[in-house]
Amino acid sequence: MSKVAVFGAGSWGSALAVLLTKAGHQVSLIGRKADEMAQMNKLRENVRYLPGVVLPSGLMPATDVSELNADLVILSVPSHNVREAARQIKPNLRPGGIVVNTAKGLEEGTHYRLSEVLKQELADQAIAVLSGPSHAEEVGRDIPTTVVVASDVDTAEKVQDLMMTPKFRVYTNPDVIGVELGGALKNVIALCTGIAEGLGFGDNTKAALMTRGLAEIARLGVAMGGHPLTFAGLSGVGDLIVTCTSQHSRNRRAGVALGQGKPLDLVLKEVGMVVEGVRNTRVAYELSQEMKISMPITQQAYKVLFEGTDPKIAVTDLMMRGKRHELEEAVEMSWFK
Ligand SMILES: NC(=O)C1=CN([C@@H]2O[C@H](COP(=O)(O)OP(=O)(O)OC[C@H]3O[C@@H](n4cnc5c(N)ncnc54)[C@H](O)[C@@H]3O)[C@@H](O)[C@H]2O)C=CC1
Ligand SMILES: O=C(CO)COP(=O)(O)O
Repeated sequence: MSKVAVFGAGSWGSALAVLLTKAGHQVSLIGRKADEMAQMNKLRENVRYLPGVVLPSGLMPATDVSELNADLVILSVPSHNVREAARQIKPNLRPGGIVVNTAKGLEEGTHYRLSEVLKQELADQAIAVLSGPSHAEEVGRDIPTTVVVASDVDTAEKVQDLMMTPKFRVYTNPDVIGVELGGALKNVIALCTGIAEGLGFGDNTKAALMTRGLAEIARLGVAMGGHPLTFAGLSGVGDLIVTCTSQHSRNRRAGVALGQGKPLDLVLKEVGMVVEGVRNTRVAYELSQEMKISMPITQQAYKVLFEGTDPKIAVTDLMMRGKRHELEEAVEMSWFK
């Protein structure tokens, strides 16, 4: 049995705390609001973020940061809170410990990957990244799930050993860049598939966005140093499929409401949990401009979200782009290497 601390008591942190408790570890789920954590302890349920999932008796809801002195620390806050959270947890971490980031995004303004942010803030910790197709609502209910953990081989294998269960299969991958970018950029495409659904389009449109979305995710990802084949793995196409199609996806749901014509601020309020795709669109768009990478879907998402472009016009613009060769383009970006 190891001591594990999960920092961030939203839907993903809660589901991972449930999973790790069932895996036989001593788990503290650390949230910032004392009243919410006390209620969670009393009801044995995270009513707001993970309703209907029983918190097993060994799981300890807490606010006490001394619980962060653990063998493994899982960081489960939205990407825009990762730097602040790293600063909060730093004084209580065990020297030489492992911190696993589970947020899927990039830092706004700096464009850093989140593992880069964590390395800057927590220099004496081994940093790993957990990603892949894994909705909290299903992990919390023991639905078979596969994920990938990216880090140096030793750290990734330690995390794999600690997290793997018969219901939660963990792969390792040394390509931290590819794994992180797949996880962050699929949120943009999930928003777009939601928008298409909200506009009343069908499965053909969704498949088009997913396939061409993956091409542009991989294009940016490879240019930033990711391995092309990582984008064909769990954190690439795997997470893209689940986020673009699942009833649970907040990004997809937000997209549907946008496609139906609701304003962004209302949509975000209605979803009530983090919709990473909004911030991720801005960062991905800025990166594509800076690095001169063609990302037409991301560009249209940016226009819809931040420049008031009508989503119908955005779709027409995508359909009317210049002609392309599918295979030549794929070979050019080393997809098949
Ligand atoms: N929900 C899911 O199924 C999955 C979510 N993720 C990723 O995990 C990250 C977190 O997502 P969710 O848990 O779903 O978000 P959420 O919106 O359900 O919860 C976020 C939680 O973080 C807490 N938080 C924010 N800043 C904090 C801070 N400085 N200190 C302590 N707590 C803080 C909030 O109070 C809230 O409880 C996102 O990047 C998301 O993309 C990844 C895989 C699955
Ligand atoms: O990353 C996720 C599933 O793998 C969660 O996606 P959403 O944030 O869209 O719910």
